[in-house]
Amino acid sequence: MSQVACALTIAGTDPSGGAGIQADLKTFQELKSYGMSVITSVVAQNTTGVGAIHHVPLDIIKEQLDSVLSDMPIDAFKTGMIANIDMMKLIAEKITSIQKPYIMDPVMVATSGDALIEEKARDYLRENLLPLTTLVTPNLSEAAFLIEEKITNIDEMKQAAVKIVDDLGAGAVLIKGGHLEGEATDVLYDGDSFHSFTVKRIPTKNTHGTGCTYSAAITAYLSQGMTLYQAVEKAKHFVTAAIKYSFPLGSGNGPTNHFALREEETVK
Ligand SMILES: Nc1ncnc2c1ncn2[C@@H]1O[C@H](COP(=O)(O)OP(=O)(O)OP(=O)(O)O)[C@@H](O)[C@H]1O
Ligand SMILES: Cc1ncc(CO)c(N)n1
Repeated sequence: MSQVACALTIAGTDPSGGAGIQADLKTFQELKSYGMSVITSVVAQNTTGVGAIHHVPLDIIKEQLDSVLSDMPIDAFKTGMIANIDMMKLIAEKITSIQKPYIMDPVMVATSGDALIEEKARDYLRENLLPLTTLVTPNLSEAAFLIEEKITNIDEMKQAAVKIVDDLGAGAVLIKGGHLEGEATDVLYDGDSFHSFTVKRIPTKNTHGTGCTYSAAITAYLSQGMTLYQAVEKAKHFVTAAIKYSFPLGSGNGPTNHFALREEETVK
Protein backbone atom coordinates (compact mmCIF):
# COMPACT_ATOMS: atom_id res chain seq x y z
CA MET A 1 0.00 0.00 0.00
CA SER A 2 1.18 3.55 -0.68
CA GLN A 3 1.28 6.18 2.09
CA VAL A 4 -2.47 6.52 1.94
CA ALA A 5 -5.03 3.83 1.09
CA CYS A 6 -6.47 4.50 -2.36
CA ALA A 7 -10.06 3.69 -3.37
CA LEU A 8 -11.67 4.00 -6.80
CA THR A 9 -15.35 4.17 -7.72
CA ILE A 10 -16.73 3.55 -11.21
CA ALA A 11 -20.33 4.80 -11.24
CA GLY A 12 -22.94 7.38 -12.21
CA THR A 13 -23.45 10.82 -10.68
CA ASP A 14 -25.98 12.48 -8.38
CA PRO A 15 -25.87 16.30 -8.50
CA SER A 16 -27.96 16.43 -5.29
CA GLY A 17 -25.02 14.75 -3.56
CA GLY A 18 -26.66 11.83 -1.76
CA ALA A 19 -25.99 8.86 -4.04
CA GLY A 20 -23.66 7.69 -6.83
CA ILE A 21 -20.13 9.03 -7.28
CA GLN A 22 -20.78 11.94 -4.91
CA ALA A 23 -21.80 9.63 -2.03
CA ASP A 24 -18.83 7.36 -2.77
CA LEU A 25 -16.24 10.15 -2.71
CA LYS A 26 -17.71 11.71 0.45
CA THR A 27 -17.57 8.31 2.13
CA PHE A 28 -13.99 7.59 1.03
CA GLN A 29 -12.94 11.01 2.32
CA GLU A 30 -14.74 10.64 5.64
CA LEU A 31 -13.19 7.22 6.22
CA LYS A 32 -9.73 8.52 5.28
CA SER A 33 -9.07 6.70 2.04
CA TYR A 34 -7.89 8.71 -0.98
CA GLY A 35 -10.84 8.74 -3.39
CA MET A 36 -10.81 8.50 -7.19
CA SER A 37 -13.70 8.25 -9.65
CA VAL A 38 -14.56 7.19 -13.18
CA ILE A 39 -17.95 8.51 -14.32
CA THR A 40 -20.12 6.21 -16.44
CA SER A 41 -23.32 8.28 -16.70
CA VAL A 42 -24.31 11.81 -15.75
CA VAL A 43 -27.67 11.50 -14.00
CA ALA A 44 -29.94 14.50 -13.39
CA GLN A 45 -31.56 13.45 -10.12
CA ASN A 46 -32.47 14.66 -6.65
CA THR A 47 -34.33 13.37 -3.58
CA THR A 48 -37.57 13.04 -5.58
CA GLY A 49 -36.30 11.05 -8.55
CA VAL A 50 -34.41 10.92 -11.83
CA GLY A 51 -35.02 13.58 -14.51
CA ALA A 52 -32.59 12.66 -17.28
CA ILE A 53 -29.56 10.48 -17.96
CA HIS A 54 -26.62 11.16 -20.28
CA HIS A 55 -24.28 8.23 -20.83
CA VAL A 56 -20.64 9.22 -21.05
CA PRO A 57 -19.32 8.09 -24.47
CA LEU A 58 -17.50 4.77 -24.30
CA ASP A 59 -14.16 6.17 -25.47
CA ILE A 60 -14.25 8.76 -22.68
CA ILE A 61 -14.99 6.08 -20.06
CA LYS A 62 -12.03 4.16 -21.47
CA GLU A 63 -9.79 7.25 -21.29
CA GLN A 64 -10.83 7.90 -17.69
CA LEU A 65 -10.02 4.29 -16.75
CA ASP A 66 -6.69 4.43 -18.57
CA SER A 67 -5.80 7.73 -16.86
CA VAL A 68 -6.32 6.23 -13.43
CA LEU A 69 -4.98 2.73 -14.09
CA SER A 70 -1.80 3.91 -15.82
CA ASP A 71 -0.80 6.32 -13.09
CA MET A 72 -2.48 5.76 -9.73
CA PRO A 73 -2.26 3.04 -7.09
CA ILE A 74 -5.58 1.34 -6.26
CA ASP A 75 -6.06 -0.67 -3.06
CA ALA A 76 -9.74 -1.47 -3.58
CA PHE A 77 -12.45 -0.41 -6.03
CA LYS A 78 -16.21 -0.51 -6.47
CA THR A 79 -18.67 -0.26 -9.31
CA GLY A 80 -22.13 1.25 -9.06
CA MET A 81 -24.37 2.25 -11.96
CA ILE A 82 -23.17 0.70 -15.25
CA ALA A 83 -26.03 1.36 -17.62
CA ASN A 84 -25.45 -0.88 -20.63
CA ILE A 85 -23.63 -3.91 -22.02
CA ASP A 86 -20.97 -1.93 -23.91
CA MET A 87 -19.91 -0.18 -20.70
CA MET A 88 -19.93 -3.49 -18.82
CA LYS A 89 -17.72 -5.16 -21.46
CA LEU A 90 -15.21 -2.33 -21.34
CA ILE A 91 -15.12 -2.22 -17.54
CA ALA A 92 -14.81 -6.01 -17.24
CA GLU A 93 -11.83 -5.92 -19.59
CA LYS A 94 -10.08 -3.07 -17.77
CA ILE A 95 -10.57 -4.18 -14.18
CA THR A 96 -9.05 -7.63 -14.60
CA SER A 97 -5.61 -5.98 -14.46
CA ILE A 98 -6.27 -4.36 -11.06
CA GLN A 99 -5.98 -7.52 -8.88
CA LYS A 100 -7.39 -5.79 -5.77
CA PRO A 101 -10.67 -6.23 -3.86
CA TYR A 102 -13.63 -5.49 -6.17
CA ILE A 103 -16.95 -4.55 -4.58
CA MET A 104 -19.95 -4.50 -6.89
CA ASP A 105 -23.10 -2.61 -5.92
CA PRO A 106 -25.41 -4.11 -8.59
CA VAL A 107 -27.39 -0.88 -8.99
CA MET A 108 -30.58 -1.40 -10.96
CA VAL A 109 -33.09 1.20 -9.76
CA ALA A 110 -32.79 4.40 -7.69
CA THR A 111 -34.48 4.69 -4.26
CA SER A 112 -37.18 6.63 -6.14
CA GLY A 113 -37.88 3.55 -8.32
CA ASP A 114 -36.35 4.96 -11.53
CA ALA A 115 -34.45 2.42 -13.69
CA LEU A 116 -30.71 3.06 -13.88
CA ILE A 117 -29.59 0.19 -16.13
CA GLU A 118 -30.96 -1.28 -19.34
CA GLU A 119 -33.07 -4.40 -18.87
CA LYS A 120 -30.89 -6.61 -21.08
CA ALA A 121 -27.70 -5.45 -19.36
CA ARG A 122 -28.83 -7.13 -16.12
CA ASP A 123 -28.16 -10.62 -17.50
CA TYR A 124 -24.77 -9.51 -18.78
CA LEU A 125 -23.90 -8.15 -15.34
CA ARG A 126 -24.83 -11.46 -13.72
CA GLU A 127 -22.92 -13.59 -16.21
CA ASN A 128 -19.81 -11.52 -16.84
CA LEU A 129 -19.14 -9.04 -14.04
CA LEU A 130 -20.41 -10.97 -11.02
CA PRO A 131 -17.72 -13.72 -11.27
CA LEU A 132 -15.02 -11.02 -11.06
CA THR A 133 -16.17 -9.70 -7.69
CA THR A 134 -14.66 -10.00 -4.23
CA LEU A 135 -18.05 -8.98 -2.84
CA VAL A 136 -21.43 -8.13 -4.37
CA THR A 137 -23.94 -6.10 -2.30
CA PRO A 138 -27.48 -6.59 -3.68
CA ASN A 139 -30.57 -5.29 -1.93
CA LEU A 140 -33.52 -7.69 -1.76
CA SER A 141 -34.90 -7.03 -5.22
CA GLU A 142 -31.45 -7.10 -6.87
CA ALA A 143 -30.69 -10.43 -5.14
CA ALA A 144 -34.10 -11.76 -6.27
CA PHE A 145 -33.27 -10.75 -9.83
CA LEU A 146 -29.86 -12.45 -9.65
CA ILE A 147 -31.32 -15.79 -8.56
CA GLU A 148 -34.66 -15.38 -10.39
CA GLU A 149 -36.67 -16.15 -7.23
CA LYS A 150 -38.54 -14.07 -4.67
CA ILE A 151 -36.87 -13.38 -1.30
CA THR A 152 -39.15 -12.53 1.62
CA ASN A 153 -37.30 -13.47 4.84
CA ILE A 154 -33.88 -14.14 6.40
CA ASP A 155 -33.91 -17.86 5.54
CA GLU A 156 -34.53 -17.06 1.90
CA MET A 157 -31.77 -14.42 2.04
CA LYS A 158 -29.38 -17.16 3.19
CA GLN A 159 -30.46 -19.57 0.46
CA ALA A 160 -30.06 -16.78 -2.12
CA ALA A 161 -26.61 -15.95 -0.76
CA VAL A 162 -25.44 -19.54 -1.31
CA LYS A 163 -26.71 -19.49 -4.90
CA ILE A 164 -25.06 -16.14 -5.67
CA VAL A 165 -21.65 -17.38 -4.48
CA ASP A 166 -21.70 -21.13 -5.20
CA ASP A 167 -23.71 -21.12 -8.46
CA LEU A 168 -23.21 -17.65 -9.95
CA GLY A 169 -19.55 -17.26 -8.94
CA ALA A 170 -19.44 -14.08 -6.83
CA GLY A 171 -16.46 -14.00 -4.43
CA ALA A 172 -18.81 -13.26 -1.52
CA VAL A 173 -22.23 -11.66 -1.12
CA LEU A 174 -23.83 -9.24 1.30
CA ILE A 175 -27.61 -9.26 0.87
CA LYS A 176 -29.12 -6.12 2.39
CA GLY A 177 -32.41 -6.41 4.21
CA GLY A 178 -33.14 -2.69 4.30
CA HIS A 179 -36.41 -3.28 2.45
CA LEU A 180 -37.72 -6.04 4.74
CA GLU A 181 -40.11 -5.24 7.61
CA GLY A 182 -38.75 -5.04 11.15
CA GLU A 183 -35.04 -5.00 12.00
CA ALA A 184 -32.53 -4.07 9.26
CA THR A 185 -30.57 -7.32 8.85
CA ASP A 186 -27.91 -7.96 6.22
CA VAL A 187 -26.53 -11.44 5.49
CA LEU A 188 -22.87 -11.96 4.54
CA TYR A 189 -21.80 -15.25 2.96
CA ASP A 190 -18.23 -15.83 1.80
CA GLY A 191 -18.53 -19.37 0.48
CA ASP A 192 -17.72 -20.87 3.91
CA SER A 193 -19.76 -19.20 6.59
CA PHE A 194 -22.64 -16.81 7.25
CA HIS A 195 -22.62 -13.67 9.34
CA SER A 196 -25.66 -11.53 10.08
CA PHE A 197 -25.52 -7.83 10.83
CA THR A 198 -28.66 -6.54 12.50
CA VAL A 199 -29.70 -3.10 13.70
CA LYS A 200 -33.00 -1.70 14.88
CA ARG A 201 -34.86 -0.06 12.00
CA ILE A 202 -34.52 3.73 12.10
CA PRO A 203 -37.86 5.41 11.37
CA THR A 204 -36.92 7.76 8.51
CA LYS A 205 -37.71 8.32 4.86
CA ASN A 206 -34.22 9.75 4.29
CA THR A 207 -32.59 6.72 2.69
CA HIS A 208 -31.44 8.20 -0.64
CA GLY A 209 -28.03 6.69 -1.34
CA THR A 210 -27.82 4.23 1.55
CA GLY A 211 -26.64 1.43 -0.76
CA CYS A 212 -23.94 3.58 -2.38
CA THR A 213 -22.71 4.82 0.99
CA TYR A 214 -22.57 1.29 2.41
CA SER A 215 -20.62 -0.25 -0.49
CA ALA A 216 -18.28 2.76 -0.58
CA ALA A 217 -17.58 2.34 3.14
CA ILE A 218 -16.81 -1.37 2.62
CA THR A 219 -14.47 -0.40 -0.24
CA ALA A 220 -12.72 2.21 1.91
CA TYR A 221 -12.15 -0.22 4.77
CA LEU A 222 -10.94 -2.96 2.40
CA SER A 223 -8.54 -0.47 0.80
CA GLN A 224 -7.04 -0.07 4.28
CA GLY A 225 -6.32 -3.80 4.49
CA MET A 226 -9.17 -4.96 6.73
CA THR A 227 -10.67 -8.43 6.34
CA LEU A 228 -14.04 -8.71 4.61
CA TYR A 229 -15.82 -9.35 7.92
CA GLN A 230 -14.17 -6.36 9.64
CA ALA A 231 -14.87 -4.10 6.66
CA VAL A 232 -18.57 -5.03 6.54
CA GLU A 233 -18.96 -4.75 10.32
CA LYS A 234 -17.45 -1.26 10.38
CA ALA A 235 -19.32 -0.19 7.23
CA LYS A 236 -22.63 -1.34 8.75
CA HIS A 237 -21.89 0.86 11.76
CA PHE A 238 -21.09 3.77 9.43
CA VAL A 239 -24.21 3.43 7.27
CA THR A 240 -26.44 3.00 10.31
CA ALA A 241 -25.10 6.23 11.80
CA ALA A 242 -25.43 7.90 8.37
CA ILE A 243 -29.15 6.94 8.34
CA LYS A 244 -29.63 7.85 12.00
CA TYR A 245 -28.28 11.38 11.44
CA SER A 246 -29.63 11.65 7.87
CA PHE A 247 -30.61 15.09 6.58
CA PRO A 248 -34.23 16.08 5.90
CA LEU A 249 -33.08 17.86 2.74
CA GLY A 250 -35.21 18.09 -0.40
CA SER A 251 -38.86 17.10 -0.60
CA GLY A 252 -38.40 13.36 -1.30
CA ASN A 253 -36.11 10.78 0.32
CA GLY A 254 -33.39 12.90 1.92
CA PRO A 255 -29.70 11.92 1.84
CA THR A 256 -27.65 10.03 4.40
CA ASN A 257 -25.21 11.97 6.56
CA HIS A 258 -21.61 11.29 5.62
CA PHE A 259 -20.40 13.15 8.75
CA ALA A 260 -22.14 10.44 10.78
CA LEU A 261 -19.14 9.27 12.80
CA ARG A 262 -18.31 12.88 13.75
CA GLU A 263 -21.96 13.33 14.84
CA GLU A 264 -21.61 10.26 17.06
CA GLU A 265 -18.46 11.68 18.64
CA THR A 266 -20.31 14.95 19.35
CA VAL A 267 -23.21 13.12 20.98
CA LYS A 268 -20.92 11.02 23.25
N1 LIG B 1 -34.60 2.46 8.06
C1 LIG B 1 -33.43 1.84 8.22
N2 LIG B 1 -32.88 1.69 9.45
C2 LIG B 1 -31.70 1.09 9.64
N3 LIG B 1 -30.99 0.56 8.64
C3 LIG B 1 -31.48 0.64 7.38
C4 LIG B 1 -32.72 1.28 7.10
N4 LIG B 1 -32.95 1.22 5.74
C5 LIG B 1 -31.88 0.59 5.22
N5 LIG B 1 -31.00 0.21 6.18
C6 LIG B 1 -29.70 -0.43 6.01
O1 LIG B 1 -28.98 0.38 5.07
C7 LIG B 1 -28.11 -0.41 4.28
C8 LIG B 1 -28.47 -0.22 2.80
O2 LIG B 1 -29.55 -1.10 2.52
P1 LIG B 1 -30.70 -0.87 1.46
O3 LIG B 1 -31.46 -2.16 1.42
O4 LIG B 1 -31.44 0.39 1.78
O5 LIG B 1 -29.83 -0.66 0.16
P2 LIG B 1 -30.25 -0.16 -1.27
O6 LIG B 1 -31.68 -0.47 -1.52
O7 LIG B 1 -29.25 -0.70 -2.21
O8 LIG B 1 -30.05 1.39 -1.15
P3 LIG B 1 -30.44 2.52 -2.22
O9 LIG B 1 -31.65 3.18 -1.61
O10 LIG B 1 -29.25 3.42 -2.21
O11 LIG B 1 -30.69 1.88 -3.54
C9 LIG B 1 -28.30 -1.84 4.81
O12 LIG B 1 -27.34 -2.09 5.83
C10 LIG B 1 -29.71 -1.81 5.39
O13 LIG B 1 -29.90 -2.84 6.36
C1 LIG C 1 -25.93 7.34 -9.97
C2 LIG C 1 -26.71 6.57 -8.96
N1 LIG C 1 -26.24 5.37 -8.56
C3 LIG C 1 -26.93 4.64 -7.66
C4 LIG C 1 -28.12 5.11 -7.15
C5 LIG C 1 -28.89 4.23 -6.16
O1 LIG C 1 -29.19 4.85 -5.00
C6 LIG C 1 -28.58 6.38 -7.59
N2 LIG C 1 -29.73 6.92 -7.13
N3 LIG C 1 -27.85 7.07 -8.50
